[in-house]
Amino acid sequence: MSRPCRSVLYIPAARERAMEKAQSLPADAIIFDLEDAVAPEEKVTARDTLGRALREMEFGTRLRIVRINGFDTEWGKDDAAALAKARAEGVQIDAVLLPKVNQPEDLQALAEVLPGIDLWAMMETAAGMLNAASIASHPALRGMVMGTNDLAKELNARYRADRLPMQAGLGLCLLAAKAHGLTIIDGVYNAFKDDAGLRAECDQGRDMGFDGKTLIHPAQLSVANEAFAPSEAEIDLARRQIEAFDAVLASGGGVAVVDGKIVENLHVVTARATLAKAEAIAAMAE
Ligand SMILES: CC(C)(COP(=O)(O)OP(=O)(O)OC[C@H]1O[C@@H](n2cnc3c(N)ncnc32)[C@H](O)[C@@H]1OP(=O)(O)O)[C@@H](O)C(=O)NCCC(=O)NCCSC(=O)C[C@H](O)C(=O)O
Ligand SMILES: [Mg+2]
Repeated sequence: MSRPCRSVLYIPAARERAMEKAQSLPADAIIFDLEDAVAPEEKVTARDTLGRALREMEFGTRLRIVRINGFDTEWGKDDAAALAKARAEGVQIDAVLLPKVNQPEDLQALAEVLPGIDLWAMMETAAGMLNAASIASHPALRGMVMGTNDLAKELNARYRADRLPMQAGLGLCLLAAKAHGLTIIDGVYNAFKDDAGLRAECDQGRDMGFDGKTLIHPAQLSVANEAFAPSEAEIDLARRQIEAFDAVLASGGGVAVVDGKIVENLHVVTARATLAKAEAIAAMAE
């Protein structure tokens, strides 16, 4: 099972204080952002500030992902070169996130500058949605992140609580990610003081199969961590399904019934994954 990624917090790389704070925040992963959260006039100093933070700060088990600027901007190639240099010095960078990926060739261009590193792709353009399957098949790709703000902008879509305009894109990327065994993280919820709205959107994302949610503020962490973790009821059900199925198998049968619903081998696979995820989350908290 891939590591839990319930909460993936963006931190603008220009904000040293926010990066310091992240060392003790309960985020499963951090995206150190050199792209949209950094103003053009701050791009170069933000790259240096991030370099110092990655060298000097301690982020524990949190996955360290760096979002660089696109290669079609004046900063992208220098961002990638700075990361290549840091890695050569032994600095831990778990993945590089490329924005606005339209096609697998965009990832290939980055892979050639940073060979051997895990790549993640921002899925946030109409072309990216249509090419999701071929993007997902890039051999260095490990994760996809939905960029629902850019996607809404490109589609000229309205923001709606049910995210109806987003469903086609979310679904295409989910299918592509799952077909290739990638982690896939849902987009941000912009109203960072609205916990109830965030919870509803997390629940929708979890129902669809997303592994976690990208977040923009520390106050959103606990909501996402809870929504994307197996609940007590799910853990209890998983245990009972496994127990009932084992008993049926021992008596020569192949289908158990729990709470009035059938349990077959495929449900047991899901039940075991639920327990494994709960254990992985517990281990990270130790
Ligand atoms: C939204 C914010 C601008 C709010 O910032 P601020 O006014 O400073 O918030 P607070 O005063 O409430 O902050 C309280 C403390 O928390 C720290 N803090 C704030 N944000 C973060 C963070 N993201 N990570 C870590 N720590 C954070 C503050 O430093 C305060 O700490 P202390 O000093 O101890 O009191 C701000 O939250 C922010 O900038 N958020 C990130 C915005 C961002 O990254 N945007 C880009 C990603 S979204 C996107 O691009 C998605 C995608 O591409 C798409 O297209 O959809
Ligand atoms: Mg974006």
